[in-house]
Amino acid sequence: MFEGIKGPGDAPSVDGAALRVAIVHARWNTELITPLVEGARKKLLEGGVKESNIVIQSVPGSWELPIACQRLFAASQVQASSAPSGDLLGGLGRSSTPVPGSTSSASAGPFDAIIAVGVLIKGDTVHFEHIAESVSRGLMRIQLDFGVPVIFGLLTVLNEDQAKKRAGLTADGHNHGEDWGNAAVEMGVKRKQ
Ligand SMILES: O=c1[nH]c(NC[C@H](O)[C@H](O)[C@H](O)CO)c([N+](=O)[O-])c(=O)[nH]1
Repeated sequence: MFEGIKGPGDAPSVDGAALRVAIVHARWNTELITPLVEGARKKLLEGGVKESNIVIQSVPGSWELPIACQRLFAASQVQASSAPSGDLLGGLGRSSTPVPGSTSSASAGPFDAIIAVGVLIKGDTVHFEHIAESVSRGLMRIQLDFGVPVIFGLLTVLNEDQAKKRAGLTADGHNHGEDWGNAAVEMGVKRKQ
C-alpha cells in the first residue's frame, strides 16, 4: 500500500492499559467504515487498551464528526466521576452503530484520545471539498482547544477503489484504521505523561 518512503513508520512500544479511547464514526459508506473501525479497535486492544475503556459511537455522516467528538469529550470530563452507561452523546443522534462488538456503555474518566472515522468519496460537485475542509479544521480545533488528541481518520478519496484499498479490502491494500489505532495509543500515552 505504501510505496517508497511513505508510511507511518514503526509505532513505538507503549502501554495503553490506563487509556480511555473513543472511536466516533460516520455511518455513511458503512461497508468501508466497518473495517476501518475494526482495524482501529484491533490496534487499541493490541496496544493494551481495555475493552471496557473503548467507547464507539456513530453519527450520520462525516460532517457531524466534530460536534460529536467535542460533545463526547466534554461529557467525559463532566461525567468523569459518574459516567452513565449508554449514549454519552446525549441527544446528538443514534448511538447505535453497525460495527460489531461496539459499545456505548462507558467506564469513567475523560478520554485520552479520540479517533474520528469517516469516508468522503468525491462526487461530481464541490460538496466533497466543503465537507473535507470543514471537518478537518473542526477536528484540529477540538484537539487544540481541548488538549485531547483527535486522530484524523477521515478518508478523502476520489473513488471507491481508493477507499477500498485504504480500508484494507483489496489484496494490495492496507487498513488505515490500524494506523489510527496505533496513533491513538501513542498520543494517549503522551497526553498522560
Ligand atoms: O461521511 C460522509 N458524509 C457525506 N455526506 C453527509 C454529510 O456528512 C452529513 O451527514 C449531511 O450533510 C447531514 O449533515 C458524504 N457525501 O455526501 O458524499 C460522504 O461521502 N461521506
